[in-house]
Amino acid sequence: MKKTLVIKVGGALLADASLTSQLMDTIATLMQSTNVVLVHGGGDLVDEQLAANGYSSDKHFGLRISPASHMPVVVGALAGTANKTLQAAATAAGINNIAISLADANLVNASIKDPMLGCVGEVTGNDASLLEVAFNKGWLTIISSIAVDKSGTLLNINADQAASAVASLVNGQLILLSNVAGVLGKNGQLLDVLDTKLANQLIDEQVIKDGMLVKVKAAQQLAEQIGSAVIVGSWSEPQALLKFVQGSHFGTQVLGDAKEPC
Ligand SMILES: Nc1ncnc2c1ncn2[C@@H]1O[C@H](COP(=O)(O)OP(=O)(O)O)[C@@H](O)[C@H]1O
Ligand SMILES: CC(=O)N[C@@H](CCC(=O)OP(=O)(O)O)C(=O)O
Repeated sequence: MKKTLVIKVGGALLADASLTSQLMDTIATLMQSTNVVLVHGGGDLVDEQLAANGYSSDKHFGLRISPASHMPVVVGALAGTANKTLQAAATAAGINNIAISLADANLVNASIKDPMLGCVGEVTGNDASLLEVAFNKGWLTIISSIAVDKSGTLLNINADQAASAVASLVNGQLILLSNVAGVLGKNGQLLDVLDTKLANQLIDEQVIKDGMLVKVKAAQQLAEQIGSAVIVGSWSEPQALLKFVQGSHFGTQVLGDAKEPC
């Protein structure tokens, strides 16, 4: 059976057409031997488009507070511009694809996380059927982090949390690509491995914060659940992913809690 990779890209990548194109060429090569799902954010684009519409937004521990009045802009940026820009790049790289959101095909169950954050949700994997069709067809599925809850409310989901739920659904290897080489320690050094003890310490010391705090927590939760490491690495050299699947070290391996044998 083919291995499945769930690759998540952060928003800043989208501003760089050349890197996006290199990423898609790399994904095309990966798809010769593995199933691939691409989950994306677009935080920078959301910032830009909210500002262009006269809104300012705040984050609470890395999560964007999203009042209902902001949602048309947030949905447009993530499920619209970001999603379709990546779809265009995939198509240009010769990749057959579908570009959807978390709201499609019962992929996830979504609910409001904390009313104080507005229309921000949390998701758990639900139905992988559409992804399985895509794997069988050899399609890349590109997923934006907009979900809909049971009452039909559009929700803004942090894209690292979205990617973790999707990876759990398809039992895939999760790779979170960002604008840093991986998780950085106190002196700015790249950490090859981040276990729970070190993560807790660096979170307490606020060395891991903001967007990386959400990323590390989403990675830990999945690593814990599937019993293997989640990778946090850079999108600056997408070709490094080809070496990674052949066994080379890449970025930071985030581990879950080691279970005590019973
Ligand atoms: N310990 C850390 N190591 C690396 N980056 C960190 C750390 N703590 C905070 N950060 C910040 O987290 C950012 C990555 O998170 P985020 O901006 O949400 O990325 P993305 O849009 O790719 O999801 C980095 O650019 C950096 O500013
Ligand atoms: C609730 C929440 O924080 N949603 C994120 C969704 C996009 C995202 O996560 O984008 P990056 O991966 O580029 O950071 C936001 O509005 O920015």
